[in-house]
Amino acid sequence: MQAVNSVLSNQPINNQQPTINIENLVAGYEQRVLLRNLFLCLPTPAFVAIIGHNGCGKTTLFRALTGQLAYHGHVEVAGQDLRQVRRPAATGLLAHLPQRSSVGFPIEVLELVVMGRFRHHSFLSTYTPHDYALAEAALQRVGALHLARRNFTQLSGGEQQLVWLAQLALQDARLYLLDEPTQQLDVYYRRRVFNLLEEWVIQAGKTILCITHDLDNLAVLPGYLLNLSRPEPVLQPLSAAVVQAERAFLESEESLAVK
Ligand SMILES: Nc1ncnc2c1ncn2[C@@H]1O[C@H](COP(=O)(O)OP(=O)(O)OP(=O)(O)O)[C@@H](O)[C@H]1O
Repeated sequence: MQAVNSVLSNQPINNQQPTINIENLVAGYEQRVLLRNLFLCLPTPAFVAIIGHNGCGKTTLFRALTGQLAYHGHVEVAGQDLRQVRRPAATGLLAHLPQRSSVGFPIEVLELVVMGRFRHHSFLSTYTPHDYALAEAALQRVGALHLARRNFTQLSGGEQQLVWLAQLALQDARLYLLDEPTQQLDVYYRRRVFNLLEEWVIQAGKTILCITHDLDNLAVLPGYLLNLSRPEPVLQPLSAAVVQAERAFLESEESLAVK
């Protein structure tokens, strides 16, 4: 079974410099190519929901963009060739929320969140009261300020997810790669997180690529949808009709036959 994805939206959505420009990306594992001839050009700001069946290559795309997986083709973030940037997160080009991340030692939530300010500090300098105030504000915005003094390792999966999002907000990156940011959240926090992402785009001018299976929350968001299970996926403006059509496609036997 070979997965082939071809994203053909290769023009900027408007005239601004693209935050991310992907040209002819090919990536996969050994004999299995999952992303083929992928073109994607996004301005600042933009929100793109990336959907598709389990195993269609969504996380693989993020692995390529974060330097964890070799790829063919060309990727620029904010005009810089991603291959030439040694540590894109350290320079503020991109911030990545993986599907799973754990911390192997006890740490207070506020201490973990304030680390999102790492770019503003040298290795040995300590965080300032201003940094901690920003960390508290970030926790407040995700609805998790009540967790500030808790041991992160003892939180539930959903609580940990909110804490990571607060830390990510402090990173203030150009491009956010979020891999299923709401997967462990209840209905209230799912809605709240999508509202927050909308704020990041509209108020803070960020560009977000967000992998999600949470189709119910997408219809009301301004942005775009990319279905990587389509034989030739293209960016489509988010709307109730588009979400309904893509859901119907993913629920069909036909969509499984494509891969
Ligand atoms: N290191 C690897 N070597 C070989 N195959 C791999 C490797 N990592 C992932 N895969 C396979 O590549 C396919 C795509 O994986 P990927 O994690 O990109 O899927 P996904 O679209 O993000 O799925 P999900 O919605 O389940 O998270 C899967 O079939 C997976 O088993």
